[in-house]
Amino acid sequence: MNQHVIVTLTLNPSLDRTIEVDRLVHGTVIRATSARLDPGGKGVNVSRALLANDVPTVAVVTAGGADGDQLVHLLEADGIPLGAVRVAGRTRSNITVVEPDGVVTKLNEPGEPLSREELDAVADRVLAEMGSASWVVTCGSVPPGVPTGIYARMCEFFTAAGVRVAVDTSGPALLAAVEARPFLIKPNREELAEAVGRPVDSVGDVVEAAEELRDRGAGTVLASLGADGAVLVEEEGVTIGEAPVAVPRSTVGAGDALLAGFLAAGARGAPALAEGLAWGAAAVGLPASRMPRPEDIRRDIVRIHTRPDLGRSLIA
Ligand SMILES: Nc1ncnc2c1ncn2[C@@H]1O[C@H](COP(=O)(O)OP(=O)(O)O)[C@@H](O)[C@H]1O
Ligand SMILES: O=P(O)(O)OC[C@H]1O[C@](O)(COP(=O)(O)O)[C@@H](O)[C@@H]1O
Repeated sequence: MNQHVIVTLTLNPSLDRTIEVDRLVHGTVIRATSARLDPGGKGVNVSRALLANDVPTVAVVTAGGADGDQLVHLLEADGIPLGAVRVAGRTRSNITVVEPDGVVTKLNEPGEPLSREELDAVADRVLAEMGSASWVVTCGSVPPGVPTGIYARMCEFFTAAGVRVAVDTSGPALLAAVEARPFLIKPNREELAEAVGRPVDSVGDVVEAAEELRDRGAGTVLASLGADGAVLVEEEGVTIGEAPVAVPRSTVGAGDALLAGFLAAGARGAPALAEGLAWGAAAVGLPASRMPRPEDIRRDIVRIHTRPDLGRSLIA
């Protein structure tokens, strides 16, 4: 049995429309300098990054309406192995406006509700992949009306099936998922602060918050910190790293690329952190939510610290 497929689940995928402008001015008509349409959603991006680097993956997504048809068409055109579950609600569009300095303004639609039957169909589709799954990676926001414990339930079910579960979400869904003892969570700085209910302003704050979530059930915590890199907190200890990017092009999808690289390198220790940082930095140097290919990834820019300076402040 091939135990290497990383199955991603995106309950709330998106058509990611990215528009580049010289300057975003509130209340004006602006002529874009470029525009792109990419298949999106956090689990979709993880699968896109894995496939671009020849790591076996299957993307399980919901797809509804004409926009859902377009999402499926884009994913099939990219050759993404797909588990598309047809749903009644329309697949959403998320709009990203990017300015020349890399500043991103993002407008994410909430998405449409999913019925109990549709959620069961999604779980069945993931289950159909269990024979070859090494990971189930549940990512992104929970659609309106879906119980915030949905990722927790899936985590319990798939962990019991002998598969490692990674969760990248926010708010109440993240807190509920932590209680279900996921193998790995990937909060960003804001999600980490929200989860523990206090500011996270230094490396020490990140480690303390991550350890709190580990005490509450999370296994490994991969905390992403934007330009500050990422902190890995696991049973074996704490590792921090960064990969500077001189001119960020677009940060959309950077967290998904970090997670994909970390998983691709075995999801443990400094080597996996370094790989994730290299993929994350490569994604930031690409337009829109383009995921890095091997030729985009530079490992020489990665710096790893196994004795992190806990007092170091994070970039504001
Ligand atoms: N401005 C940047 N410069 C260099 N690397 C970056 C930058 N922004 C993001 N990254 C990389 O992408 C990863 C994910 O970014 P982050 O914004 O923390 O995640 P998310 O997209 O989930 O919010 C970071 O850990 C880092 O490796
Ligand atoms: O920038 P990140 O966190 O890596 O994720 C980018 C992806 O997340 C999205 O912003 C969706 O996020 P949500 O599911 O949290 O709304 C997509 O538009 C985009 O493809």
